[in-house]
Amino acid sequence: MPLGDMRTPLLSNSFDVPEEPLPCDPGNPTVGILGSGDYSRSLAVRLVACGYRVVVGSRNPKHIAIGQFPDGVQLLTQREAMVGTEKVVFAALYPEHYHTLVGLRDVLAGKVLVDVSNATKLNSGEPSNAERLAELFPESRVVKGFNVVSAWALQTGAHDGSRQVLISSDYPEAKRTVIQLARCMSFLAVDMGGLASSRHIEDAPLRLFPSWGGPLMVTFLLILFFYGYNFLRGVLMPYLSRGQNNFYQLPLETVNETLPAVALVILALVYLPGLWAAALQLVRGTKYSRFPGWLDHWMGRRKQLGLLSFLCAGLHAVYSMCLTLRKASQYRLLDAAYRQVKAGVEHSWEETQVWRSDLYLSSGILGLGVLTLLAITSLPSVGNALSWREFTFVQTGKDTSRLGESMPPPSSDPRGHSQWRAAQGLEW
Ligand SMILES: NC(=O)C1=CN([C@@H]2O[C@H](COP(=O)(O)OP(=O)(O)OC[C@H]3O[C@@H](n4cnc5c(N)ncnc54)[C@H](OP(=O)(O)O)[C@@H]3O)[C@@H](O)[C@H]2O)C=CC1
Ligand SMILES: [Fe+3]
Repeated sequence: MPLGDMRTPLLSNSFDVPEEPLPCDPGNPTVGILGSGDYSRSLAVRLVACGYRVVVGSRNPKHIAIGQFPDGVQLLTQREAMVGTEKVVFAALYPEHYHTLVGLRDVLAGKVLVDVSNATKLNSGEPSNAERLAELFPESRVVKGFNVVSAWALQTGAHDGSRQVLISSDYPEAKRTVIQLARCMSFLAVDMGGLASSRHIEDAPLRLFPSWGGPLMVTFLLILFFYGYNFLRGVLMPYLSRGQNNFYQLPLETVNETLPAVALVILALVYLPGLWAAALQLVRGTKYSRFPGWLDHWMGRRKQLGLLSFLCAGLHAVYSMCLTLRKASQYRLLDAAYRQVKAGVEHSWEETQVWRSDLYLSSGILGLGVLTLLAITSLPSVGNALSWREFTFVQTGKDTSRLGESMPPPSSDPRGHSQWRAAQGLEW
């Protein structure tokens, strides 16, 4: 993924896919599926809906309940089904059962064998399921794909959830066939290269927010630091020096003082790497040299940092609005009113204070508004709806076309992109 670039697709080499599925040829070849479980059923439903004829190969075809598969799907023994399949076969069973299929080598020879299985362990370092399947069937053309799509998403026709399927194979022609099939099924096929990348593809569904770990850790440490500082300054020190009991402030006021500080520091962390990158380019006298890895990594986390800053700022706004609802505020107001009555002051209006608080609140609300705009446009689904010129204008305030600047280079090198973006501006 081009680091630091939220508008480029999640993965490289994505094929352009029209919104509507391509009209599938009614004379499509028959697709075979080995296994009659959940995934097999969902695949069959989707393939039939897309105009394909489907044969399912089961160990016990007679035991498959009526109505489990859509009308028109043939339920046969594994061998019969493979004989009836012209080109593409999905292996919809668990990898530990692949060895039971070796008897079908002769009928699978020359066919495209699609491995849809998932890994059970992340970064195991062992050969992928697809690589093991390719070893078992050297005469078949093994393609990895569809494992990132759940059986449920397959059945609902990719209208909900992710539409991306990652596909890899050492056989370009076989890969093209499966990519075309995925397109007919309304999925966004992404060519991930050779079968070696199937390890990465199998790991993909196991990853939990891979790009959020660093930004979340930074936010957590900042919260810890500022909360500790505010606790020392506003609660512990007054207690130790004057015996003043401010411990009631811990759940609300101290948190509310912590949040804006964290939000501002994180926001600075969003823009800082862009400045450093620009400075580095100036020092080097060229924008075509590579950034150090850590800077590239940091630039690639700007969106996450920006969204976390927005979260803290939003929470600060909500906390601030709730401050007056507290019992503590009500008691303080009553005390102030009582003191005022005792002092005989009728009118306590202080023009400077009134202006100060109104201006303060107004800037806070406007700041939050701008941050909201940045956060919303940084979301890929929203950003993709904007033209490049609109996106850059919202994020940087610069009109790129007026300045004679161009679109990002169509570079397959992720670093090339972040280089370019650093030179263009300071967006998330
Ligand atoms: N379910 C999901 O959402 C997803 C599943 N996948 C992958 O799809 C594959 C199938 O998953 P799923 O359909 O959910 O699993 P199921 O357990 O529902 O189905 C597995 C099928 O494998 C067949 N099979 C063939 N040989 C054997 C054997 N020796 N022992 C046991 N079963 C055998 C069986 O069909 P029969 O009895 O007819 O031979 C069985 O129905 C897995 O590799 C999984 O990782 C990937 C993404 C999502
Ligand atoms: Fe504030």
